[in-house]
Amino acid sequence: MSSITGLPFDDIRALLRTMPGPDTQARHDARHRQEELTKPSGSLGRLEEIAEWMAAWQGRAPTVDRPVVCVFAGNHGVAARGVSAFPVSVTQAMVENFAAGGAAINQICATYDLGLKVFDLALDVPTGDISREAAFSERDCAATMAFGMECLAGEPDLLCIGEMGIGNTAVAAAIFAALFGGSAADWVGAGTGHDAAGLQRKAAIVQEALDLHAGHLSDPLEVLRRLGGREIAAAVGAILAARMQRVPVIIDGFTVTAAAAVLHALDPSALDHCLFGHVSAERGHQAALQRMNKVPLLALGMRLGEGTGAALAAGLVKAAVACHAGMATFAQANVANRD
Ligand SMILES: O=C(O)c1ccc[n+]([C@@H]2O[C@H](COP(=O)([O-])O)[C@@H](O)[C@H]2O)c1
Ligand SMILES: Cc1cc2nc[nH]c2cc1C
Repeated sequence: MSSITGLPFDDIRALLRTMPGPDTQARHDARHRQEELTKPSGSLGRLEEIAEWMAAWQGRAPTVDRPVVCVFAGNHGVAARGVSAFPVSVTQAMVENFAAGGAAINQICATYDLGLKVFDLALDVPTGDISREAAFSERDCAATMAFGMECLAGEPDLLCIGEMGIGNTAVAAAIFAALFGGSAADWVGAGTGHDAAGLQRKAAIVQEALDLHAGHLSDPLEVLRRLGGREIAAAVGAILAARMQRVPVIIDGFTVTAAAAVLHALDPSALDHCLFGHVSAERGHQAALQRMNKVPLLALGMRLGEGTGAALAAGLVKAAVACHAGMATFAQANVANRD
């Protein structure tokens, strides 16, 4: 993992060319077992698909023994322009709240017995203001991606990715506009909470960023470098590292989806090991998911971030795997199957 630390984008591209695929035999075995369990065929709906997807990526009968939520926290130069309803100090304060156990993500992790790791990404060194300059250099961006890969260190068997960063919905909106087309106004939403005037200001600033970097946005990694942020780059690295180790991933809301979209633009199959935990209430999230043909597990009107939507979906994944592993077969339970 450390061998690519700080190396430039070509090394990331090389990694993408060597991504492993799913284990089709393990998926076949899981599907076969599914048919023998004491339930009408298909009656567990999407839970059956999830168990088979877990088997395909884990390459065995699926288990969830070491699920982890990784929260990447970063600060953004563009936040100084007032793109968020909250002050930049909230990012650091929430990181301390995570450590103290006082945030929503702490409670959801406790509920579903998920590990929690918080990565503080140089909060006192915000990335460049994207409306005036690139967010960071190629070296810094690639090093941050490599740092994000460290979230695989404890060998999780299910990885949820979340983020914390005041201003990052503006940055994510800029990334979506660059990757999927359209103007800033098409992708900008209320974030932590804006009134109509605040929303208009935010869209104008994101549009300034898109205009400034226009002509340099055909390469998705350059989109990340110019318009991204540290938590987004780290999330890209984490998704990619999980793929190399065949660890299934659950993506959280609007901002982590922007990280996923960078990989999708490089190679649509790069997200085959990912589930999208929920559709956030942030305007534009549903459209971004649709552009990638992704169907989220939950729709709860949440727009918090922190990995909360992914962590709730991890509870469902755990239930899907528990049913798959623990249910009796028709033969074992002496229940008559249909003809
Ligand atoms: O995940 C989402 O869909 C989501 C939607 C709106 C806000 N957030 C969280 O709120 C912060 C970004 O909002 P803002 O208004 O500061 O850009 C950041 O810490 C995110 O975790 C997250
Ligand atoms: C309080 C607060 C908590 C958060 N958690 C994720 N983003 C957040 C933004 C704010 C403002």
